[in-house]
Amino acid sequence: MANGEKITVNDGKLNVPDKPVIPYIEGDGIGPDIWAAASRVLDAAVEKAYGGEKAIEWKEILVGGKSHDQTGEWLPDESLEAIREYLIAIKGPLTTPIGGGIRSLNVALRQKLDLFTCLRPVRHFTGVPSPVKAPEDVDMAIFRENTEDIYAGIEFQEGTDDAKKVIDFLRNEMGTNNIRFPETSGIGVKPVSKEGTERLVRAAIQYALDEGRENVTLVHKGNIMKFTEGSFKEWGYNLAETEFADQVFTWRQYDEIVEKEGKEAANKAEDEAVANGKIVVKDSIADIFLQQILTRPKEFDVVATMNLNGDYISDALAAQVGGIGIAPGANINYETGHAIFEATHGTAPKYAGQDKVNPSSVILSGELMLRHLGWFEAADRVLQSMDKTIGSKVVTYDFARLMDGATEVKCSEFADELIKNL
Ligand SMILES: NC(=O)C1=CN([C@@H]2O[C@H](COP(=O)(O)OP(=O)(O)OC[C@H]3O[C@@H](n4cnc5c(N)ncnc54)[C@H](OP(=O)(O)O)[C@@H]3O)[C@@H](O)[C@H]2O)C=CC1
Ligand SMILES: O=C(O)CCC(=O)C(=O)O
Ligand SMILES: [Mg+2]
Repeated sequence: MANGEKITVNDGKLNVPDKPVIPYIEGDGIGPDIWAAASRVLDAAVEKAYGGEKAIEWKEILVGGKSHDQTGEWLPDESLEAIREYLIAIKGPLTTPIGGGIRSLNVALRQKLDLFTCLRPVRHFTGVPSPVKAPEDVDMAIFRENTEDIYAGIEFQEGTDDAKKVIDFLRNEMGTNNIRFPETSGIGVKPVSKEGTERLVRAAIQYALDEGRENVTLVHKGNIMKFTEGSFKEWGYNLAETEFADQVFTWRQYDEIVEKEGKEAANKAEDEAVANGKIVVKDSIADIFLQQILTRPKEFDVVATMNLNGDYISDALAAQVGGIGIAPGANINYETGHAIFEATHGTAPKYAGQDKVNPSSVILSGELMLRHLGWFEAADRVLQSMDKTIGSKVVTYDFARLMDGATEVKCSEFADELIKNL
């Protein structure tokens, strides 16, 4: 930590010193393997881009299994404080037991630091094997709400006094008469707020404007969950039409024109808006959306959605461009500047310690981080090297099993090859 300095934020703009201190969490399961590979590639890219003028001072912070072994705590306050202090961090995956045990540490980090956006860009790298015919048509950025929805963790286990109390309240005081098996139900609560929706949709539209994208799709299941997912859609449209009035055209406006002046007038208004560089804000119900990202992915650029939909959509879209081994992400609070970069996948326990899996997701999360810091030359080098390495068919097991003529290498060897090609 000898020369490192803190990244700071002023009016939402990051000030990044040449030697920023960046906390990292190694992660559980495959975490140590992929982090070792990724940090070497990121360091080499920075060195190559800036010839030693810039460098990252990595600072390890403990969360998860390693933390529990060493400190007895899963998520020490000290680690949270370090991220608060240094603003930007990167992490490997952390294990969450199913059923009982600790709740997700990944979700806890996002909630405690109020990292309200989970940004997951999904694009195809030439040569990456895919189950679809035209994976290159997929180029989307998912904005997944990260702090509410059923991830708030408000759940009451079947058979407990708490569950009984909530069920009695719903039946006796709220007039709910459609809990099919009241004696044996667990109960979950799904909070979705106006503020939470607005800040997420605002970030998604701003991203579309900044990145020159053509549309933002609000994905919801509002036909069934009217006052959570349905409200998400309405609040999203309201925000688009008020805060971005001159920059967007919405499908709700389209429908209003159809009602008053007919379809031809509405089509003309949309064509004019697009010709004038306006972004189209539309919506899609989650089930048909999952079909359309397969059948006509070209129609979707930026996707704004709630937490659970975003979780499912992330893995589904990752599959279309080669799988979860190459799916990066970032958890960001655009207001405070705090961000944690992380892969979309989990700890893949069956591969832990085998130096086998694909480190690309965490490397590309690092690439996103470099771009976020404004270190574009280093970020570009990572992307170019990824293209070149995969193009030469030197890949880890996950791609090798789907590619003809591939050379299968270990996780660490893939990193060596990337460094050679930087
Ligand atoms: N943000 C986070 O930290 C996340 C944590 N988790 C947690 O991770 C744990 C395991 O979850 P699980 O549902 O098994 O999902 P995982 O994402 O950990 O693994 C599922 C499968 O995805 C493939 N995979 C995952 N990572 C890679 C990689 N780097 N390279 C190549 N293939 C990969 C493997 O497929 P194959 O077997 O076909 O080779 C693996 O068996 C759970 O505790 C879960 O809660 C889950 C998601 C995110
Ligand atoms: O926290 C977990 O265990 C799962 C998280 C997850 O699936 C995700 O972030 O996409
Ligand atoms: Mg997930």
